[in-house]
Amino acid sequence: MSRPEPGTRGAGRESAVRVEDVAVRFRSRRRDVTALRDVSLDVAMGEFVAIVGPSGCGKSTLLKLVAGLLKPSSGTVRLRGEDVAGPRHDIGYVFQRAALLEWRSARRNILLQAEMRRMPSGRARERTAELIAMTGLTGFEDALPHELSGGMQQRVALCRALLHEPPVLLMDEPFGALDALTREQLNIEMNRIWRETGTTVLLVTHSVAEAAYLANRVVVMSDRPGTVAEVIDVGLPAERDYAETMARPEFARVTNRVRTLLGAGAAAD
Ligand SMILES: Nc1ncnc2c1ncn2[C@@H]1O[C@H](COP(=O)(O)OP(=O)(O)OP(=O)(O)O)[C@@H](O)[C@H]1O
Repeated sequence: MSRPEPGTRGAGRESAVRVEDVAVRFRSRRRDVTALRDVSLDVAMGEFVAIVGPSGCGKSTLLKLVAGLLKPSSGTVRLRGEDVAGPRHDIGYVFQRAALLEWRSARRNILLQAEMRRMPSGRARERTAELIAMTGLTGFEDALPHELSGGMQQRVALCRALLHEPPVLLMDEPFGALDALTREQLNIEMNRIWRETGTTVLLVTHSVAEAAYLANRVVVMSDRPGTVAEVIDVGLPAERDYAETMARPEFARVTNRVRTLLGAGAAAD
């Protein structure tokens, strides 16, 4: 089946996520923090958007708004055309730490998602098998988390987040704790998984190269209170060979621009 190029489907650009004029203020007795101000962002269905910015500029806060785990102090957040009024079930969330249950096998950690959502067990098992194959975990279905490498644990977390086929996947520094080679491998796999599932992805990362390799657009945020400094179109085809992409002038243009915006030395790589 031919699928439209991810991130380019539909001339009308059906919106997956729309954030308008959002501000988030955290107030406590000890201090008030404005985490985000004047943030607007429109993400199309099937698009891959990476978010980069200095530590503490509100990247995780932005993902939590989209997930409905946090309410904006002002402004609106819409997911697939609906106002986000509480925790949303039509998203997947992957964090820096895989947070797997130590006593459950890889397969049963993935199936946890199905149990929480009361998915029909036949469909859940079928989908788990597909995801295990897609992420290269075949042969490790029955392994416990401590028997898996960090990269494998993160693959399990990714399968768990994708089990219910969420139209929107939120990823908060998912590869930040991995060694450079494993991270590269997972970046390559992530590009393929995004193309195969057609899901919309919002990825928070400190890696400029990861952002430019994976995304259709890179959102660069300014220091706190975080706002959108610039949105950069990556302008590369969806299918990306790793080494070839790194050597392309478009890749250098994007990474140089991000680094300039973040300031010398601000980026991890
Ligand atoms: N629940 C909270 N209560 C009070 N302040 C908070 C809360 N959550 C976040 N903050 C503050 O909001 C700001 C933005 O935090 P956030 O975690 O979104 O930043 P970030 O860009 O994801 O940071 P990093 O890159 O270091 O992970 C920070 O100053 C943080 O201390």
